[in-house]
Amino acid sequence: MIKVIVPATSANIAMGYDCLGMAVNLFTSVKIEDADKFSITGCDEAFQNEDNLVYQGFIQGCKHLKREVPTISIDIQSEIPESRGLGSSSACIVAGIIGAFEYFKEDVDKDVILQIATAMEGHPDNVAPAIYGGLCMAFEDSNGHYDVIKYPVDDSYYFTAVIPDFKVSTNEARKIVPKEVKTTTVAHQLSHCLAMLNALSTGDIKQLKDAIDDRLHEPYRKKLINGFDEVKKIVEANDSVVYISGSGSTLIIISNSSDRRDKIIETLQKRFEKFSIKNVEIMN
Ligand SMILES: Nc1ncnc2c1ncn2[C@@H]1O[C@H](COP(=O)(O)OP(=O)(O)O)[C@@H](O)[C@H]1O
Ligand SMILES: N[C@@H](CCOP(=O)(O)O)C(=O)O
Repeated sequence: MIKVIVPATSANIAMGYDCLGMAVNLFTSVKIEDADKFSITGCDEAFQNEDNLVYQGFIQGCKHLKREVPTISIDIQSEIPESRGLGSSSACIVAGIIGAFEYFKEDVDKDVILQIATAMEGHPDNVAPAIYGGLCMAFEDSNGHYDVIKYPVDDSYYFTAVIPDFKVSTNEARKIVPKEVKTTTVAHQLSHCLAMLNALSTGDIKQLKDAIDDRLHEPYRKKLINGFDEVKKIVEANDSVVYISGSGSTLIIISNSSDRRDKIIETLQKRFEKFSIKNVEIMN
C-alpha cells in the first residue's frame, strides 16, 4: 500500500499571479493499493470515477515511467476544501503522480514531478509549493522547463485563512482576468511583487502593506467573493493585509501580532458566521 500526503497551497500571494505560492498545513492524504477492480473512495461521489485528478495524475506518472497502468483502488482523505483557492486540485494531481513513482519504487524526482504536474494543472504556482514546500516562485525557462526558487518568510508573520461557505471555480475565475494589460500595470506589478518578497523575508509589515496592491486579478475576482471589501476594511483597520488565495474564495490575512490577528478573527467570525476561519502555518 502506498500513502502520499500533500499540503494545501495558497497561490499568487496577491502580486505573483501564476508564479508564486506557499504550502500551508492542511493536507490531502491518498492511499493507493493493488485491487481486482478499479475504485475510488473517501471523496465526493462526483469524483469517484476515472476523471478523478488523483487517478489522472497516477496515469501521467505511469506514462512518464513507461509502465502499464495497474488496476488500483484509491482512497482520498482531504482537509483541503474544494474550489476555495487552496489548491485542492493540485494536491490531488501531485499525490497521484508521486503515487505512481512510489508504486513502481522509482525515485521521486521533484523536478520531474513538477513538469508533469504543471502540464496537468496549466500553471505552476500551486503544484510547486505542493511539491517543494515553503514559499516558491516557479518560472518557465527558455526550453519550456519549469524551475523553482524558494523564498524565506520571516517568522514574525501570522497567517489566517478565511474560507467562505461558497465555491469559486478556478476555470471560471481565470476567464475574468484580462488577457492584456498596460506596461504601467506590468511595472506596478513587478515592482510591488519584488517589494512584497522583500517584506515577507524581512518582517517589515509596513512595506508589506505598501507592496500588496494587486492590479492583475483582485479588481476583477473580488466581485466573485461576497464580503471581500468588508473583510479588507476590517483587516486593514487592524494594521494587517489580506489577499485572495489562488482564485478564491479563500482570503489569507497576514498579520505580525497575535493580538491583532485574534481581534480580526473575532470581528470577522461575528460578521460572517458561516465562514470558516483558521490559523494556518507555512509548511516548509
Ligand atoms: N478531495 C477530492 N477528491 C477528488 N477530487 C478533488 C478533491 N478535491 C478537489 N478535487 C478536484 O479538484 C477540483 C477543484 O479544483 P479547482 O476548481 O481548481 O479548485 P481549488 O482552488 O480547490 O484547486 C474538483 O472539481 C475536483 O476535480
Ligand atoms: N494562479 C492561479 C491559481 C489558482 O489557484 P486555486 O487554488 O484557486 O486553484 C489562478 O489565480 O488562477
